[in-house]
Amino acid sequence: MRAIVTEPRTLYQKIWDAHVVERRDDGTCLLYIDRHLVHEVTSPQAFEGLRVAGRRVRRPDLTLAVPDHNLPTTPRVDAAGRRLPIADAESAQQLAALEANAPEFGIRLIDATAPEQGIVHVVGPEQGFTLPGTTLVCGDSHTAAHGALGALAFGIGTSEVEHVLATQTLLLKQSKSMEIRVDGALGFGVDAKDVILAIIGRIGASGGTGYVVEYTGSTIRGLSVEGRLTVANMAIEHGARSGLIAPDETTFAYLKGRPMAPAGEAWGRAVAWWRTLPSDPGARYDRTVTLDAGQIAPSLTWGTSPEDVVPITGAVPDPDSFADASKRAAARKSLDYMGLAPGMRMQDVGVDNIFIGSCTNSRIEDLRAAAAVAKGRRVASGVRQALVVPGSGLVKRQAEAEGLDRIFIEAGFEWREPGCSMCLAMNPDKVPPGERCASTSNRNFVGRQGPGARTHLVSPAMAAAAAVTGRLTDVRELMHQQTGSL
Ligand SMILES: CC(C)[C@H](C(=O)O)[C@@H](O)C(=O)O
Ligand code: SF4
Repeated sequence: MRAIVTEPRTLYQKIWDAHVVERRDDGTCLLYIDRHLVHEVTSPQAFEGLRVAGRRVRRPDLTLAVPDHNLPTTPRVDAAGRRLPIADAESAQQLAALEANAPEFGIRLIDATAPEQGIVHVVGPEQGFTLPGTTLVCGDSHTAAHGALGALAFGIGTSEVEHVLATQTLLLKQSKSMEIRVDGALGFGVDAKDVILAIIGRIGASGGTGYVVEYTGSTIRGLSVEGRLTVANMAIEHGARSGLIAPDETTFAYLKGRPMAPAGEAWGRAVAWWRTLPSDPGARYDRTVTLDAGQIAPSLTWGTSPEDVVPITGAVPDPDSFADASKRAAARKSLDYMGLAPGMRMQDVGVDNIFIGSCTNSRIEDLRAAAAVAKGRRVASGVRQALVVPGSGLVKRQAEAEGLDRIFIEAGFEWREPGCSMCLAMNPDKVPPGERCASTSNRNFVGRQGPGARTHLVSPAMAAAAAVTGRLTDVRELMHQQTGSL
C-alpha cells in the first residue's frame, strides 16, 4: 500500500479546507459558517433586509443573539422585577429590534435580564457555542477573540451579517498566514494583556494586515483559555483578519460540560477531530515573528493607537525619535490629544477614571487579578470613577461567590452589570472630555471612551494598581509590598 503524501498544513489551512463549499477560478471561496453571533448594533438592518426580501434565517440553530453594547450597566430591573426603560432613544430602538427579530426569525436570544447575558465574545466561549475547528462570525471587529479556542473567527459587516443569516455562507479570499511565536516564562506581574500589547507594539497596528495569525510557542501554550482570549481578542488591533490558537488539553478542559458544547458520545468524537487540528510539523507560514516572553514588562499605551506601547518603567517617546515622517506627525497629534509631553515618565501620569471590563479583560481571571491588587486598599481620592464590569452574568455570579465584589466595593470601585460599558461610548458609561482612563479594553482611539477621553490600555492588575495610587503604576511595586518578596 502506498502512503498518501500530503503537504503539512497549518491550523488555518485545515479549518479553511474543511469549510470550502465552492472555489472560484479567481480564488474566491464560498465558505460554510458554523456559528453566528448577533448583537444589537450591527443586526437591525440585516434582519430588515431579510424581511424586505421575504427570506428566513437559514440555520437559526447556529445563530445566537445577545445584546451588549448599548445596555446600561446599572440595574436593569426595579425592585418589583420590572424592566427599566433605556433613556437613549437609539439604544432603546436597537435593543427592541433585537428582541423582536430574534423570536421572529427563530433565533435564541439571551436577553438583557437573562443570567447568561454578557458581551458576545465572553458569552460564546462560556456557553460552549464557540468550538475548535469551526468558522465563527459576528458583525463585530473583535470576533477574532474566539480564535483562542481554535475557531476561525472574524468580524463581518452588516451586509455580510444578512448574507450569513440568509445562506449560512460567506464569500471570502484566503489570507496569508503568519506565525507569532512567544516562548519562555512570563515575568512577575506580566500577563496575557502585556503579551498582546508587546506583540502589537512590535509588529504595528497594520503589521497583520492581509494575514490570519496563529499564536504559538510555550508562553501561549501556558496561558489559560481566559488569557488566550485576551490575546486573540486584539488580533484586529495589529490588523489581522483572525487570530488562532491551536486547541489542546487546556481548551478541551475548558469546554467540557459547557451548555452548548457537545456531550456524551458526541464529545468524544469532537475531541478526536479537534486533536487533528494543530498545525502539522513543518507547516509553512508566509511570515514568522518571534518574541521572548522574558523581555515583556507590564506594558501600556501612551498614544491613540494600540501600537503605541511602552513598558510601565518607560517614558513618553519623543515624536522626533520616529524614523518615519508620518509616524512623527501622528505621534505629535497623539501627544497633543493625550495631554502628554515627550520624556514624561509614564508612572508620573495621573488618572481620573478606571475601567476594568470589555471583551478583552472581563473574565473571572481578570477580575481575580484586579481584586488581588485592590484587596485591602482604597481607590485614590483623585480617581472620579472606577468601574468593574464583569463580561457576563455568569462571570459576575462566580466573582460574587468568590467574594471579589466585596473586595472591589470595599476598595471604592463600582460593581456593575455586564456589558461593553466604558469600552466604547455607546451607553451611559463614558470618560468625560479631557479626562484620563486606565482601561483594560482594546482600543485607545480618539474619542473611543467618550469625546475627548484619553485612554491608556493596561492589564487588569495594572488598572487596579492605577486605581489605588491615582496614577499609572508599575503593579510589581504593589505586589512586592503585598507579598514582601520578589
Ligand atoms: C459596535 C461594534 C460594531 C464595534 C466593532 O465592530 O467592533 C465595537 O464592538 C467595537 O469594539 O468597536
Ligand atoms: S467590549 Fe468593547 S471591543 Fe468588545 S465588543 Fe464591546 S465594544 Fe467591542
